[in-house]
Amino acid sequence: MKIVTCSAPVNIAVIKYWGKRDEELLLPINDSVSGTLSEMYAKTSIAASPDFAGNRMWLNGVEETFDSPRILNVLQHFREELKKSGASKEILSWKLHICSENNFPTAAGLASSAAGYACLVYTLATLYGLQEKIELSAIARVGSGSACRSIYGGFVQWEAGNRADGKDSIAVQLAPHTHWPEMEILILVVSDNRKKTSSTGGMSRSVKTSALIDFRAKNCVPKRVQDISKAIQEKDFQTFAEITMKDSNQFHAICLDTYPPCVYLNDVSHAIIDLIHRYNAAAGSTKVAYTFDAGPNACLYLLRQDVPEVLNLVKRAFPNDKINSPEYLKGIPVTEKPISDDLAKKINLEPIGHNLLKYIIHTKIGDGPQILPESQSLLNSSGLPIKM
Ligand SMILES: Nc1ncnc2c1ncn2[C@@H]1O[C@H](COP(=O)(O)OP(=O)(O)OP(=O)(O)O)[C@@H](O)[C@H]1O
Ligand SMILES: C[C@@](O)(CCOP(=O)(O)OP(=O)(O)O)CC(=O)O
Repeated sequence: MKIVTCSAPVNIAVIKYWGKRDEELLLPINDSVSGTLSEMYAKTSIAASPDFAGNRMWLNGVEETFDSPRILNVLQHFREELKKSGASKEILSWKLHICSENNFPTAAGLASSAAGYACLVYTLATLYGLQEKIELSAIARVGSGSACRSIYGGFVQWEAGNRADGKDSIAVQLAPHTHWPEMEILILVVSDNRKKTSSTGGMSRSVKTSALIDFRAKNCVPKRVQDISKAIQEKDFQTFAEITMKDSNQFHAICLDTYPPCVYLNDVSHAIIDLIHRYNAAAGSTKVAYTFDAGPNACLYLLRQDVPEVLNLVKRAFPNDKINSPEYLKGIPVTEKPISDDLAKKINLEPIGHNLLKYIIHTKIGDGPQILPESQSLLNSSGLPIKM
């Protein structure tokens, strides 16, 4: 029996992927760009053995059925690559035990599927020694589109491609995580419940019913991708932030243009958007960018030097009973800097409401997937989960 354990990070798009041209191969209608996050990741152990009776899978400590179409999709694409690499029939017949856990809430709009499928593919490739030999991002993509971007660290572009077989729909790294080390992220978790409309279902409905979605894909995204790539290369935060916010707003406009509409933002999300605009205006430059995926949680991109003040801003706007407890502010420790009275006045800073945020995660741009030592395995020497 062979066991391998790897981790793969979450990524948060600044130019959103929304809409497929092929639902089987998960081919998108537009390019997208994301930042890979540090500290938030999926960890997966895979054991392969000729002695296992069947394939089994555990996610966050609970056994799941192995026949989820997305998992089967990934395994089928992976096996095709394995066959092409000349693997023996015997190796191809080995059964798998897959055990995975996320160190953040699953299916809450925090891109768990992206980290999860990237980790599955990276761990499989490591187990079979195929890492350098195959296009990992194209296999991660058939698990969940956004997963292809989690194959790399730093800033990543998913090129939509135009081939029908999807061979050119892959992720490429725009810059490694060391390129812009000052870039940090605050995630304001408004809700970590399962969302009502999945990204898959929502984007399928948008493609069928939104009159705006095609306009965005053809006329807005190409220039935005070009401009934000340049802003990343030049570490031009103003441009990066403006494009990020505009693209998030446009994506949610398309969600509302979908029929019936997909409503992912709530009143708290809108209050966050308003607060960030008031802060940027009062500060005299764009210091913070917000972006929202298919859920109400805000992901704020900002530079390290501004984190202490923005944290104070968020805490004053959203007072919370748990505000000083370690489970309220998770991640990299940060010392707050009080907002001056003058700035508070300009922002018109008043508490928006009590206990509206569940917690805050502080992180930064991070590296791509990693191979972990045996001591970190989630499976024991019999190939069964250590924690049940
Ligand atoms: N570590 C993992 N390994 C394998 N599959 C995972 C893992 N984590 C999540 N998934 C799969 O992804 C599903 C959640 O995906 P979903 O798109 O609903 O939520 P999300 O990824 O948190 O949100 P979003 O994609 O909108 O950001 C889970 O139900 C599971 O099938
Ligand atoms: C709003 C998004 O987060 C949508 C992500 O959609 P998924 O990648 O979860 O969808 P499927 O390909 O159907 O699995 C934007 C983004 O990450 O680019």
